Amino acid sequence: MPHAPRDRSRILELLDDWHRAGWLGPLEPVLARWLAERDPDIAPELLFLAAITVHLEGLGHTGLDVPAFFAQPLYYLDWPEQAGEALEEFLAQTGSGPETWQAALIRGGRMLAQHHDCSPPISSQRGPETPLVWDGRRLYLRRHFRDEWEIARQLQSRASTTVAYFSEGSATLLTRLFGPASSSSAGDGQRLACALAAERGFTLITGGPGSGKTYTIARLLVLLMQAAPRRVALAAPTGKAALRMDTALRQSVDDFVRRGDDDLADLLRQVPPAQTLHRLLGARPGTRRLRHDAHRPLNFDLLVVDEASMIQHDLMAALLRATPARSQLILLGDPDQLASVEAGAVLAEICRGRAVYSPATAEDLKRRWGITLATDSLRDDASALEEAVVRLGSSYRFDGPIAKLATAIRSGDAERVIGLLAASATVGDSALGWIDPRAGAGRANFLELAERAWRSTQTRLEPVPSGETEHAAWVRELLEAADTFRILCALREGPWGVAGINARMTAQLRPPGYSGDWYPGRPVLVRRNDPIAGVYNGDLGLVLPDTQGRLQVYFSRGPQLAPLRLHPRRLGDATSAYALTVHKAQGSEFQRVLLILPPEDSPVLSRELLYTAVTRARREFIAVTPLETLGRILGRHGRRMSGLATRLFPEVSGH
Ligand SMILES: Nc1ncnc2c1ncn2[C@@H]1O[C@H](COP(=O)(O)OP(=O)(O)OP(=O)(O)O)[C@@H](O)[C@H]1O
Repeated sequence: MPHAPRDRSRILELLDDWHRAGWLGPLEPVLARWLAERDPDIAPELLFLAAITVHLEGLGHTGLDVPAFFAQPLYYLDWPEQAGEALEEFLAQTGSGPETWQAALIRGGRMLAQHHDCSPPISSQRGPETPLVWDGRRLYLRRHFRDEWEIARQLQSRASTTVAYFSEGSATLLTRLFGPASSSSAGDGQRLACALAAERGFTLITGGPGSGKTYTIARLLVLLMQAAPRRVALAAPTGKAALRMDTALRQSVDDFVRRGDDDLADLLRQVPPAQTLHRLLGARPGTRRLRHDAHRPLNFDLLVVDEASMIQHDLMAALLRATPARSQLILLGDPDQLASVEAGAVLAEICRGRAVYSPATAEDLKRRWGITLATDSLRDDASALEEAVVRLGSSYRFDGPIAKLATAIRSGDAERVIGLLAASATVGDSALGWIDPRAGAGRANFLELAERAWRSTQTRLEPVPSGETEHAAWVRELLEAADTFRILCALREGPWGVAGINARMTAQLRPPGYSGDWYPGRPVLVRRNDPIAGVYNGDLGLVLPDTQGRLQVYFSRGPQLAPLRLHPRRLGDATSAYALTVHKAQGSEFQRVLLILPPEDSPVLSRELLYTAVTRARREFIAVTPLETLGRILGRHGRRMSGLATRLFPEVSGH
């Protein structure tokens, strides 16, 4: 153990030790050594801080907030007890408070650039680019700083840009879509979202599941398409989310037709199907490069992206770079859901502004759209970006026990969450269930339950229809059935993780006469982007025989298109998908969900994970977990360090 952080070689040794113990990854000591080699005068403290910054990046943080981190390092690191003790011992031995670390950062050196507050992005500065950036409070890896700066600049400028498409008939059409504004109906938030988004360069519409985000977008699209024809693109981070968006929009077309509003249905029919964000941006297999960027921008007037909570920091920056300033960008999402696996929680950061409007905006909404805002939401200093975030409150799809559970999780109310689950076990409430995996037959029980549920989705595997039309209908039916149930796991590896559960399901459910991975009825998860084949990382397919009896993988492509069919060889490293991680299930919904949490604590167990898992279920949710761990899980939430909210909302103190 070093006696002072001044000792560079001791710091490097310590990082090696911590890597060997499994507390740090391989990159942390490698980066520290690389920095030390390139700058012989580098402050030893900086080597330590750089290693911690890389480590925290792996946990989703886009920068190291130095004061916040040193106030409670173990809260952010979530290390095992022994590692925590070693860290505390190290910090105690160095005898230095946060000031010492800050002093090393202020002193800087050849590896560290200083960019305080609003200084311009590094690429526009003279001189070589440093790998690290210090903004007076946070230490960043350069690319995260640049992306953060870009996201903040772009969102602020887009939110203040007016795209003038308002037509005289727009207010009348808004009334036709939502009824008169004075009725103070539940759709008032949706009406406001449409009015605010109609002319703004950037809008974010947030709300929980079933709050009507897609319903609102369908009506906004009608409003905009009626004012002027425009090129529209719809996208979502996963293929499944894109499909759900299409299905919800199709529902709005049907609603219009049912009401006799054929002209509105026709306008909405002109909107092309949603695609994955990676496809839209032109992802290339095997590289992180995208075809569209600031030099080869997308060519749309309006871009709507659903499930935006899943968009990580660098992808959001790439999306903004590739979207021309004259285009309208609308994001939809639920900030309470899990952020992406990769670093960043952009959607949650954009939602940290106040729900306030300027008196000028209020006056404009009243005059042109007939919408009256509550006076307590008016502030003279409301920023354009604060006004660009619309929150939809009530849920139209979701009520009953699952909704109650989701609300209790979102507010971190452990007592209520435990109460709802515990009551379900005794009352036998069919929408909620709970199994203690440690109790006697607990494990056998939930595995049996999972097997039974999967078998029931696969009852029609035989006989395989030989006629083309019957076969096509059979494929659709089985794809739909396979989507009714899913096992979700918090972990990837181990007996409680996706790998263990999938192995077990395969052993139980593979039909006799088959060996290996390819057999009828196997649900599969695509692991890489293959734009030529038309499948993307996260897509879910089902293995079924074609009319000739050859095994193929079928993928649903929504109500309008026939399912996609691919030969198994084409998919390469696809895995079984009886069980998915909660992360992979984001953007999908199932009638029934069985969530498996490990009995031991793990840093991945968080309030957001639980909320995301519960809100995947439409009819039935069963949790496999010891109830007493739920309090700890709910207490772990929303702690991704980033400077984005501060940059986005400088007028709001306390970020
Ligand atoms: N104002 C409204 N009046 C009547 N029905 C509505 C209204 N808003 C939404 N709905 C209905 O509520 C259901 C959920 O709406 P929608 O799919 O738009 O929610 P969402 O927020 O996009 O949900 P998710 O995040 O789960 O995709 C749909 O059936 C929709 O038709």
